Amino acid sequence: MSSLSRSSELAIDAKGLTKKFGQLAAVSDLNLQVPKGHIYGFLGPNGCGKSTSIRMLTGLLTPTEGSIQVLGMSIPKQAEALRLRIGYMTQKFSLYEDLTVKENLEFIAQIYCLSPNDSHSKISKLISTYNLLKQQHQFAGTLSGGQKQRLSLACACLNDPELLFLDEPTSAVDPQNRRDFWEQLFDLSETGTSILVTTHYMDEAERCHGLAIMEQGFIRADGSPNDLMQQMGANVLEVSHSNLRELKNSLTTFKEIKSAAQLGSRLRVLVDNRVTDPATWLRQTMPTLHQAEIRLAPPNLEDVFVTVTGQQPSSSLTSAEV
Ligand SMILES: Nc1ncnc2c1ncn2[C@@H]1O[C@H](COP(=O)(O)OP(=O)(O)OP(=O)(O)O)[C@@H](O)[C@H]1O
Repeated sequence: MSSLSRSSELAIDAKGLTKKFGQLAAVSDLNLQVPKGHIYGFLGPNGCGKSTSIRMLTGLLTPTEGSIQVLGMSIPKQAEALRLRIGYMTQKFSLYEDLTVKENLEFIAQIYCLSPNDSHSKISKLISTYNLLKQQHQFAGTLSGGQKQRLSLACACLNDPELLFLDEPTSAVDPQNRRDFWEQLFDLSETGTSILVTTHYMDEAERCHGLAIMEQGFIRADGSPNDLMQQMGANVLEVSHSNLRELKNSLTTFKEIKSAAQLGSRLRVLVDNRVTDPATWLRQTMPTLHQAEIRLAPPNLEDVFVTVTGQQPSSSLTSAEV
């Protein structure tokens, strides 16, 4: 495929993006290709550079180095024109708290210079799609977290964006709202909208078509969730034992063990995949495990995170119920 036709299939094509704030490199040499119609996730802990990356891609921040093409436009040079074709949902939801739900939408419609007819029909449709009919005359400042989130998404969709940037859209809402929100994202993706979403949650990342695991400004790994799990270079064992804390401490001294983390009454152990039969190897290496129950388990994204960053996820980076 020629590079021209390939680039026209990409919603985002960024190369070598770096952003420095004084001595701090918030983002370092980020390369990102997001195909049109995909939901792409940035997964990483607080401060790893997710929002800074989004702000560069939307043209709000000028990169220190690197080049950006978004929807075929050169950013930040063509940022003004890009704004009409994207939606951006910021972490703090950016609503006008003293305006009602409907007034918030009407105000954004005016910014996009929609005609009164167009504005009226789009707002009615969005209020219904995002289940805000009962709250349409309520001040945005009095809405619940989930209602604010739905209104923010509705606002971001008013101009029928080809590409949506969503910065931690689910951090303030409960599991049911998170689940419903992801259903809405899949509906948008189905109609061809490309989506870049940042998240702290492993299980949300697992729903993306593609994702990048970020740490300290770097992409440590990227690909589809399945590919990342298949290629992580470790096999996963779950071990049941009476003294898991002691076992964990002993196991992590072996170079073949990439990590050991307690999960209730089991220990989840990542063994370098150069070890051909990890369960037998473990029994032979640790005689106390001779009789223990050891089973091979399928990998998950948390395991990928551990193997690429060498760290257990922090409490802000968890598998929450979606
Ligand atoms: N305008 C700025 N001036 C100085 N430092 C900044 C600025 N914006 C971001 N940073 C720093 O850059 C780093 C990356 O911040 P960023 O907001 O991109 O992280 P993040 O991954 O989005 O974090 P969070 O999940 O907490 O939102 C942080 O150390 C932050 O303090």
